[in-house]
Amino acid sequence: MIELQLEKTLTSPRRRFQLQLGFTCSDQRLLVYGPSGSGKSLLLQLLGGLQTPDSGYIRLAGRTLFDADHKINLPARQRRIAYLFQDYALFPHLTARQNIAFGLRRGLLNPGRNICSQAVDQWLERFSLQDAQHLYPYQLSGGQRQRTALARALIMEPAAVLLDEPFSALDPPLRQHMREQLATLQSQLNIPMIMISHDPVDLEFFAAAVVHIENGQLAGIDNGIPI
Ligand SMILES: Nc1ncnc2c1ncn2[C@@H]1O[C@H](COP(=O)(O)OP(=O)(O)OP(=O)(O)O)[C@@H](O)[C@H]1O
Repeated sequence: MIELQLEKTLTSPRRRFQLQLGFTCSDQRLLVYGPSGSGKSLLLQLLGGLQTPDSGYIRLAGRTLFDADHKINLPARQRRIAYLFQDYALFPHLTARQNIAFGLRRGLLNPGRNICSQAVDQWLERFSLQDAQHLYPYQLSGGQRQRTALARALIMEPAAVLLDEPFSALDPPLRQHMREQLATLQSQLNIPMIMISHDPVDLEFFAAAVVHIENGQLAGIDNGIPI
């Protein structure tokens, strides 16, 4: 499912950070685990095409996203990778319905409040958001906000989903419910999901494979092979 070997150095006047990783893993559910500042978000940004590695290659779900030697670097939008941020990054001036429809957007205009779309209706139903569809993000509960963000990410039929601590803002009962929903969804969609988490329950519940990163280096891997 994923095979990569990468190097990326970040430098600022007071700090230099080097990420140097190589592993392969054939599971569809990969958890990236490690202390704060170890390079987990940077890894996701490199996978999503928001940052470019200095060297190496990334192959994900049968496609080469990046290969320095062969001068391949697919732009972020061609990677078709959905990214669910920690804070969900919903647009505050758009309703839940418009936020979800945004995932389908082709042109420059934002979707209208009453945009007609079968796909949007299906995702609203799937995530029980019909009653909340005309509310703005500040009027939504934490769970509704997360489901809206997830629907916006999935409506574009991504080739893979990256999740950065997706449950950290939720209270424990909702967290468990969303874990179950996400696991079911992953099985139904059958696309790779790569999740950052600090929570040992996620390790147990969600992950098939685990990559442990410390200080930019691979510190351990379960159900995968270091390269
Ligand atoms: N421009 C930069 N110059 C030097 N170092 C940087 C720069 N930007 C980020 N870093 C360092 O890169 C490292 C990796 O950051 P990253 O956000 O990937 O960590 P993380 O493991 O996701 O942390 P957290 O769990 O706290 O979100 C951090 O130690 C950070 O200090």
